[in-house]
Amino acid sequence: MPTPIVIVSDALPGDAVAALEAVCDVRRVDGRDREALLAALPAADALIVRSGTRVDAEVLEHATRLRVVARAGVGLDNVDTATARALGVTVVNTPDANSVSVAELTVGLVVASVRRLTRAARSVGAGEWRRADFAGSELSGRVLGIVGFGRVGRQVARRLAAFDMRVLVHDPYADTLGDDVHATGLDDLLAVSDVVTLHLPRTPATAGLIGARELAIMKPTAHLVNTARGGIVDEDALHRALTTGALAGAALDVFATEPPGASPLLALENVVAVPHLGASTAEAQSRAGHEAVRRVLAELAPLSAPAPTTV
Ligand SMILES: NC(=O)C1=CN([C@@H]2O[C@H](COP(=O)(O)OP(=O)(O)OC[C@H]3O[C@@H](n4cnc5c(N)ncnc54)[C@H](O)[C@@H]3O)[C@@H](O)[C@H]2O)C=CC1
Ligand SMILES: O=C(O)CCC(=O)C(=O)O
Repeated sequence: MPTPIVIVSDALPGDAVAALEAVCDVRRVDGRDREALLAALPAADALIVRSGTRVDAEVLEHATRLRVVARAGVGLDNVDTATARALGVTVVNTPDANSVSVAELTVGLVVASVRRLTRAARSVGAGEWRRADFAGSELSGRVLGIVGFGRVGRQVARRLAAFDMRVLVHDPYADTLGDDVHATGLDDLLAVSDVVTLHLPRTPATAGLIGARELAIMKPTAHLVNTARGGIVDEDALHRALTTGALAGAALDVFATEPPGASPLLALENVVAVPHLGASTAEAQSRAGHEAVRRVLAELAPLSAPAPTTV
């Protein structure tokens, strides 16, 4: 029986890859090197990616033996799930692996934005001591608006409620909310929140959800945090809001294009930008890597199972 071939095209923890190597022929390819990826795919029974590999129709059509694409992580916006379905390729992800890490980063970004931490740190690093220039505001007693109340949104709510923030939520699909969390429409949430944080997927329906109109509704003293996906926020409109005093600050883990190149947002004093670090903890990567491997092996099991005996 042939050993299944698994392409790993983004970084996975070594012990998760070792577990896979024990039973599969594992081939590492850089998912950003399109040519190498396309060349490797015809032999593949499975493909494991994070967010660095774009699994579009061309990729799927090259992978004529492919049974499963595993996304070690949550967002499936880099996988053409409709084409996969049409070609009979199963797509799996690891929905619970990194929620806590993303929520913890979100709390860090909220604090960094309202307390101007990155600007203050840069200033001290440059030998300055400008205490009066970096006054911020407390979170206690302020309103937190969470857009998208799934796994990450709920973890963020628990953590920032402990800062004594009042929590509002907008999620048209969430059935249960919990105590001390109040549901509201998007415009109402934007109008009253001191911090708005996004925790919804990027889909055709949510692309550009936070545009010029929505930013204009927000308080000029408010901060916007995005650890969900670039493209949910209109970056040109955000730049305008931040440079005209319509919005106090923004903290961004994700960008419409990654890396964001020379995005003018990066040069703004009132922007805290980090390079898509939400899931970049040892714990989240280990959970996501092992869960992705477990799910791939479950999908490939029929390939390596002994042939049924006939009587
Ligand atoms: N920065 C990072 O490294 C990471 C980012 N993410 C992003 O965070 C997103 C959320 O992750 P999870 O909470 O695990 O997903 P989830 O699926 O548990 O929750 C998403 C929530 O968004 C809601 N939603 C969908 N459309 C909406 C809309 N138009 N308005 C308001 N709410 C809407 C859904 O009802 C759901 O409750 C992921 O889709 C992914 O893009 C996830 C993990 C790591
Ligand atoms: O896997 C990654 O590279 C980032 C994590 C992420 O964005 C996700 O899990 O949706």
